[in-house]
Amino acid sequence: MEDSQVKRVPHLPWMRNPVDIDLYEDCPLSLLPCLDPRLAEALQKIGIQSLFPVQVAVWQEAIGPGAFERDICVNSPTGSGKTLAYALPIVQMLSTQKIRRLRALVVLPTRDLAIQVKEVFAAIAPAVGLCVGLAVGQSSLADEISELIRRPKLEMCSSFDPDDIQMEPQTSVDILVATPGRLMDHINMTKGFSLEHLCYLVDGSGSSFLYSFSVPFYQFLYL
Ligand SMILES: Nc1ncnc2c1ncn2[C@@H]1O[C@H](COP(=O)(O)OP(=O)(O)OP(=O)(O)O)[C@@H](O)[C@H]1O
Repeated sequence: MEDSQVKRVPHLPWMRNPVDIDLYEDCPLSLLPCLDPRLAEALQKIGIQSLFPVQVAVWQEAIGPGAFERDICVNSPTGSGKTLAYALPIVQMLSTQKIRRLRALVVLPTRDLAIQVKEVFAAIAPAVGLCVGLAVGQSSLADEISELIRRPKLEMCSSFDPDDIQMEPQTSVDILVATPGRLMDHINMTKGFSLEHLCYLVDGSGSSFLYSFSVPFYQFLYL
């Protein structure tokens, strides 16, 4: 076949310069640049003293000068620690901005996987004041809505802080771990559920999710 007939596969610029994870080694938490001490403490509480190579590599791409200016695609063996590799930098990045809106969304193909990943976020996010939610099938939609959505406060607030006088329902979590079907239910039906403040999207569901869904996400990780 002639060159002109070969179908060219488009490559995004960030795919042209892959980072070889094999060049990285475990790194003790005390040597990890810029790690928030509250997160180091939370990690130690769950028995983590150092980061695995994939976690160090993603940390270096995500934190520091030029942090998160491009999408990151992580490809590493099962059990190598990918969950914490994206959870830790996302939590640290979100902790620097103090607004309670849904700013990170992790989409996973199964309920079990989503529960597992939510536990990883839940082990570190509260240490920096962030709230994590779960949206998965086979559970009550009403219960989920009451956990994910803050209702308007009707009583007068003594502080007169406009942020305290909330008129519309809003998401009450900073990070949401979801399966695609239940996520679409919330997008289509839950009053106050909004992705307009989203900064980080982790797609661990395979490419089908992103192709089926078009929102101006400006950053996402694709596992
Ligand atoms: N830095 C670390 N130190 C010690 N244990 C860790 C560390 N990071 C992750 N683990 C543990 O390693 C195991 C595998 O991690 P994880 O599930 O994130 O891997 P994964 O690459 O996402 O796997 P999969 O591809 O199957 O989803 C988990 O039990 C996790 O608690």
